[in-house]
Amino acid sequence: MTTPKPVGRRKGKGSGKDPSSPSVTVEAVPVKKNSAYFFFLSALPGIIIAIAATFWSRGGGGGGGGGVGGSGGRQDASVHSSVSIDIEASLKDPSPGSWTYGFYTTQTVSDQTKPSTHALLYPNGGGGEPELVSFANREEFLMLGRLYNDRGQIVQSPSHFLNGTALYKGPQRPGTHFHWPAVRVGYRRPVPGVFGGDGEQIELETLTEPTLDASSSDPRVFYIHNFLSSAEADEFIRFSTAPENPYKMAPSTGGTHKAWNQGGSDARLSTRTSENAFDISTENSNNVKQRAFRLLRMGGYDENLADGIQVLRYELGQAYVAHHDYFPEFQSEDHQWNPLLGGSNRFATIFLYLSDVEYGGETTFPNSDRLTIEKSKELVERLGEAPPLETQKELIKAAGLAEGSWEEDLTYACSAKFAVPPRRGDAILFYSQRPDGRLDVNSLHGACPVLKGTKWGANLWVWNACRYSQCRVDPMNPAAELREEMKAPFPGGL
Ligand SMILES: O=C(O)CCC(=O)C(=O)O
Ligand SMILES: [Fe+2]
Repeated sequence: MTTPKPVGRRKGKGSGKDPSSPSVTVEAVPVKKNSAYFFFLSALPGIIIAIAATFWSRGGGGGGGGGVGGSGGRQDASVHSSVSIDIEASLKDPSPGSWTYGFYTTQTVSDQTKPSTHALLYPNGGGGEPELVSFANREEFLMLGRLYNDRGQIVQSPSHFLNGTALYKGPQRPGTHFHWPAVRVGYRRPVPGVFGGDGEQIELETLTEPTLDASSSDPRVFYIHNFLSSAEADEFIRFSTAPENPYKMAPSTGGTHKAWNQGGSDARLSTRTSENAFDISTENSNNVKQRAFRLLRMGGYDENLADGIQVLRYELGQAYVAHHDYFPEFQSEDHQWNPLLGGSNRFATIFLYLSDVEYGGETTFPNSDRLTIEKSKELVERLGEAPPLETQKELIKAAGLAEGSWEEDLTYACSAKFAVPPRRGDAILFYSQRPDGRLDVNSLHGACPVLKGTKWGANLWVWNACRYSQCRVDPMNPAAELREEMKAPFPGGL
């Protein structure tokens, strides 16, 4: 029986390729042992022998696929009906409404005649050099551990993708989570099973493409299409000033990890001039938080990992200087802030745009270069370009921003660097941590001054484990408190 070992490597950077492309050039190199496989061999010899017998009896692994399975495409597994473990029953196909809906692949690819035998394996989040892995059957495939496709689905069978498809490893350490792979700038995919407030399919589009190179300065930023309905956006805006909201609109503060009712500072920041409110537990905010977790593919929903939604209003000239959403590693001594040490911190931000803005108000990432036509013509055309310098100068003056002020500098930086203009109902996702748990300095971002109109937005901050003051057992070891379905690494392939 063939072992599930890496049999080759592709030279050069592979992330520029469409992952669904089946064509791949294979280069034979010396075989590496796969330790997980050998562990499995020694632990479960009986099962392996039974599976191997079936495999040999059907002549080397082919013949099971073919055609789209009418009810979930399970023909690939049915050929194993005589083996001693029930492979068929191990396939998961959750029903609509459950948090795992859309979470797994269930379909045999339409032009598949045999299960695939090789794939390109990338680290969690993509980037770097892929490894070419081969497998003779489903059991061997699953021995590679939990793997995801570029739609963020856990892949259950080698009949569910074409040969040479890019697959991505799951998170490797407790307290780390799945990261969406960039694939390439402008790459847009549906997120199966996740729908926006209007019931429309949510789509995720890559805005920046990081590499694994330590000198890379690119953050990990994605555009989320169809996230909110108009009614949801309106409701956030309404509730932010409603008399019944205990945390209604007030000048924004910053720098503290404590909530207002925990003695958090109410000092205004001269570098954050907006106003904000919180929407902690309305039906609207709960719906949106749950949608965000499904989009992040973190597993389940856990209130302990989500800050209340912070609704922001920026009037003319208001802005927020470039900053990180994570708290510094030594923010306070009563919590382990470093995810590399089992701690918790802000992991990802989903920033919601509740309004359009006529000029300005973009979210900018100063460590990422401006979008160019070479990177994505379509994106440049759709997101629009900054107005010419002369117009910018006039707008800055009309907005009442002083010459030499940080707001003026930020406006110019916003047009020189990567910036996302607000579009009501859409959102962006960016990660404050790298896939290994390191706080990502490149997630630096700011809110460009509003130059015409009013900007409404909202922060949804998700932590990698229980957030400050919400750990039930040990705030110095938050990762240990994660629920099983969120606690990486995940044994086996599923
Ligand atoms: O308003 C924006 O575009 C971003 C705001 C932000 O980064 C924050 O409030 O932390
Ligand atoms: Fe921020």
